[in-house]
Amino acid sequence: MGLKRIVKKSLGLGEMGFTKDGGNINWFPGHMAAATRAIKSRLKLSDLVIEVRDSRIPLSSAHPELQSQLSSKRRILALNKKDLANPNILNKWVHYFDSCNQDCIAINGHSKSSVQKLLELVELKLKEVISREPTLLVMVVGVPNVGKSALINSIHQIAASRFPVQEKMKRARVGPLPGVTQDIAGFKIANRPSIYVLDTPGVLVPSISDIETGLKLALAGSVKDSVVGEERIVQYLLAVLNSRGTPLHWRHLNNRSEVNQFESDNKREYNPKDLRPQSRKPLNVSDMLYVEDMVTEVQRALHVSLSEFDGNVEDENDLENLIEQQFEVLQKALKIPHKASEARLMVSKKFLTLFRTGKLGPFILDDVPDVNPPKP
Ligand SMILES: Nc1nc2c(ncn2[C@@H]2O[C@H](COP(=O)(O)OP(=O)(O)OP(=O)(O)O)[C@@H](O)[C@H]2O)c(=O)[nH]1
Repeated sequence: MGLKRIVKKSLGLGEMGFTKDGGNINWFPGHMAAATRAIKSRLKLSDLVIEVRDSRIPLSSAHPELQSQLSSKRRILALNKKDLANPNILNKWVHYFDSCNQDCIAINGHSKSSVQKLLELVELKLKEVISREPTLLVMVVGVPNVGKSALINSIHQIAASRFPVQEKMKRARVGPLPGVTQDIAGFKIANRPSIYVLDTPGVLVPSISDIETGLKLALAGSVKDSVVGEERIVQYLLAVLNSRGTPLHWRHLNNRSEVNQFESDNKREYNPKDLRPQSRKPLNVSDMLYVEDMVTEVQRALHVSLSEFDGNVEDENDLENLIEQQFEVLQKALKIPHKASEARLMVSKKFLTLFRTGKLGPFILDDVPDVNPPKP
């Protein structure tokens, strides 16, 4: 299929994948090897593991090297950032993991009610050991930027309201950049039995042979943008969107009067929280309208470029040409001055932000595996 080929071609990677010390992409920071060893040894002591994954990439955000150790433990998969994922497909993913006998729950790490449901599941799974052990250890693991610290903070707040916690509460650091948590920190969340929750740094594997998995991780923010390059990530994102025909669903935004109608229809349901950037600073009304207008322009530009395109998106050269055209229309839609020397980079950064904050709509990039594949 064209997608995989264009990915390799446009990234100039040939047959190479993401490797620790090779070629164009060096993405395995030194501290991760030591952190991975520390996590592996502490995993042996844990009574339960919450493996946090990104709901938009439920498979690609698994840490392959830890899987064999994790599958032998009491484990709950927490598919975080569910607010950014397509709910119907996310349901299918949860059913898929259920069918593999893997406890799984979709959550929003910033929402206490959502994290509360996860804690109920944790307690249920720990029931059999609670009566035997004076101290229980719950470990939170996952690749960078999936929201481990945000989840820990929510767990901490819930615990503080439920149990008389003696220790001074510490908050985990939460950041929009991968690799923020660099050491393993423990929090006591309950007494009798004492339950400790251990946050861990996000770690990746030294090499990923599948280039698409690497790009999905970059798109979700688990690999630093500067490592892969924003333009490459956006080329991949546009390749995915075009191959799926997603911009064709933005048809209702095709002309300005419909746009206005669409905007006014939607304004009533407008929730300022939806427009918070990753720093979670609230936007004022004029900022919100500016972002809303920009999203509409972007969606309209991509809709027009794909619907007027007379090539074949399955063909790598055609798809590459389409993406080149789309960089130009996006520059206009994103109001980036024509002569800006760094225009392409600015287009990429803004477009990525719209995607990552969910403004372009909810997405799930991994396909749900077929649980009952047809017999050969
Ligand atoms: N939309 C959305 N954003 C979230 C959610 N949970 C976390 N985030 C955001 O994702 C980013 C990364 O969150 P962190 O909690 O720092 O992620 P982490 O897994 O601890 O990251 P590392 O320290 O790199 O391992 C931050 O900008 C969070 O605000 C969620 O459920 N929904």
